[in-house]
Amino acid sequence: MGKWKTTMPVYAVITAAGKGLRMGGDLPKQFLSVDGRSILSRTIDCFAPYADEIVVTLNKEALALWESIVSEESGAVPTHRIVIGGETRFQSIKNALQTIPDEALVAIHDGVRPYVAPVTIENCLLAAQSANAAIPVQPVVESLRLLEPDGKSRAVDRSCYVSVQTPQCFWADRIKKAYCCPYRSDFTDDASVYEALYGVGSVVVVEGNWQNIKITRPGDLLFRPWVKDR
Ligand SMILES: Nc1ccn([C@@H]2O[C@H](COP(=O)(O)OP(=O)(O)OP(=O)(O)O)[C@@H](O)[C@H]2O)c(=O)n1
Ligand SMILES: C[C@](O)(CO)[C@H](O)COP(=O)(O)O
Repeated sequence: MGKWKTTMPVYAVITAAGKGLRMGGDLPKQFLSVDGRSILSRTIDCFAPYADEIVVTLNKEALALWESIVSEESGAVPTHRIVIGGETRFQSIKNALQTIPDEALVAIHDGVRPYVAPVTIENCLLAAQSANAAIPVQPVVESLRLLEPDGKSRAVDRSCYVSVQTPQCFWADRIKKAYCCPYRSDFTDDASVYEALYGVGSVVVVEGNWQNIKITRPGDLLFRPWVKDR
């Protein structure tokens, strides 16, 4: 894989201002170590070859902790700028986008997805460059059921659905405009915010990589993408 470059500046927003409630424990999951390196540092590193600037959102309360991790990892964490996040992922991203110029491509990525593949980042940026908005997806690997309001459930055709990952990539001016709308609880990602303004069909999907899990629960910490499939 070569170093990918576009003529427009590329900004990576790595959002890491969450509390990690489903993970539990004393430290928010983005600061936990996997094989000697913090999850957040691993994630930031994935974007260093692509981004002209990396913006990381953090909670105010986590600033000192992150500073100490960066110093412990002595030079391993690529240069980045910190923006204080908000109460929701939506607010954290909004805060970061406000610091980014309009004339740029932006890749918005969860700080807890350290196993994103270079090809996923490249394909999303390329697709966003030509189609305005692109997100990585994977096929659903389990059966799916719809929960009906009357308490019954019914099987649905899983081939009609995909599972959504990050980085979600956009032209900065367009996603910034989308983020001017008021928060809604069904905004579960950046694509849903974008689609609310620009309509269904405004976001293209590209193939993600199955290793690009969102570290969410304790068992996810055992995952090692560098162990080969048997
Ligand atoms: N107010 C928030 C909430 C979440 N995130 C970030 O959004 C990403 C995806 O969110 P999720 O996995 O839900 O993280 P948490 O909100 O930390 O987890 P939980 O819901 O279990 O508390 C994470 O990198 C998280 O740090 C954020 O930047 N600001
Ligand atoms: C943005 C995301 O990672 C795409 O799959 C996901 O929607 C985040 O969800 P969460 O509610 O923050 O766990």
